[in-house]
Amino acid sequence: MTTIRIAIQKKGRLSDESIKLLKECGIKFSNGTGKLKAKASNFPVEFLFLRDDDIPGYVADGVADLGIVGLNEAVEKDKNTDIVKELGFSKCRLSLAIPKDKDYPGLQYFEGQSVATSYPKILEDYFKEKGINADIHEISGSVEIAPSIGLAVGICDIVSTGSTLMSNGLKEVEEIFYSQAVLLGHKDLPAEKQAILNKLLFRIDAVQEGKTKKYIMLNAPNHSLDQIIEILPGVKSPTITPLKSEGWSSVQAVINEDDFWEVIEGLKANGAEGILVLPIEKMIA
Ligand SMILES: Nc1ncnc2c1ncn2[C@@H]1O[C@H](COP(=O)(O)OP(=O)(O)OP(=O)(O)O)[C@@H](O)[C@H]1O
Ligand SMILES: O=P(O)(O)OC[C@H]1O[C@H](OP(=O)(O)OP(=O)(O)O)[C@H](O)[C@@H]1O
Ligand SMILES: [Mg+2]
Repeated sequence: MTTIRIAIQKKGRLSDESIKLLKECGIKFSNGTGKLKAKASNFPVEFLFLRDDDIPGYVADGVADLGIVGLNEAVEKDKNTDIVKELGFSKCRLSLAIPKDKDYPGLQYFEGQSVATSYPKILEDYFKEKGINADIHEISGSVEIAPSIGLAVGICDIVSTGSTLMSNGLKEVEEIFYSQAVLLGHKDLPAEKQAILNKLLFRIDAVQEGKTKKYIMLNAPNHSLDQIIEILPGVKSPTITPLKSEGWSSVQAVINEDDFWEVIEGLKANGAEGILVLPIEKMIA
């Protein structure tokens, strides 16, 4: 039977969320044993647990059919792979940062200067596009230390909350690249593997869709049902059932997480009571 191989990060910022997503897709596998390979018991997939740096290359070579990495790593490694899907977690950016007591006149700050980074390709492309000639110094980790030891006048590294920069006396001056975890795919997968990938994508879509929605139940006075239905578009339209108490109905609908507070305020303003909001585990349109 055909199986696909998916490479995920063994240990690091992507590991927990990658495993969680695959488990939410109903795939059962063991990951806590220190093993570098695992077969799923209920889906035709084998997992490889690797350093994230190696994943784009393995997917390009076909050692793995799919891989989960940060877009930053995929673009930096510049291997011949497809970005099959954005996964919405491990969101971060690559930024240029300099010592916080230095004036920043703009990108010319870096002209002819040395900049330390673990992402030389992304930074080189950025500087090229902006017409800056800088000396890019590649280091593989603890990049934030470079200015304080005289290695570089600035750095380009991953930023999320900014607390690592701050605790190293640096300030962010340019955001140059936005990243999140992506599902990488080998180019031209054979049809049987593509069919398994399609099945996986269907499940990922259902999990992702569920996360952007909430299920809402409430009691509404019949005289304001029209206004309440207007506020609750639902998947097709809200479900309405009469309550035993005269003049009241129970209303159930799906709402977008983004509109959540506006919807609740509108419902309350129209006399809704007993509002219950539930998470949706999966949603199939
Ligand atoms: N602070 C952060 N917030 C959000 N996402 C992050 C953060 N730091 C890193 N990431 C994302 O997670 C990816 C993996 O980060 P991690 O620090 O685990 O990598 P690593 O040290 O290179 O791991 P490995 O040992 O596998 O090589 C990064 O390439 C980036 O896409
Ligand atoms: O803006 P922040 O929220 O501080 O996040 C940014 C930091 O997060 C990552 O390191 P991580 O914490 O994964 O440690 P690492 O040195 O092992 O990569 C990244 O390399 C930055 O140093
Ligand atoms: Mg790495």
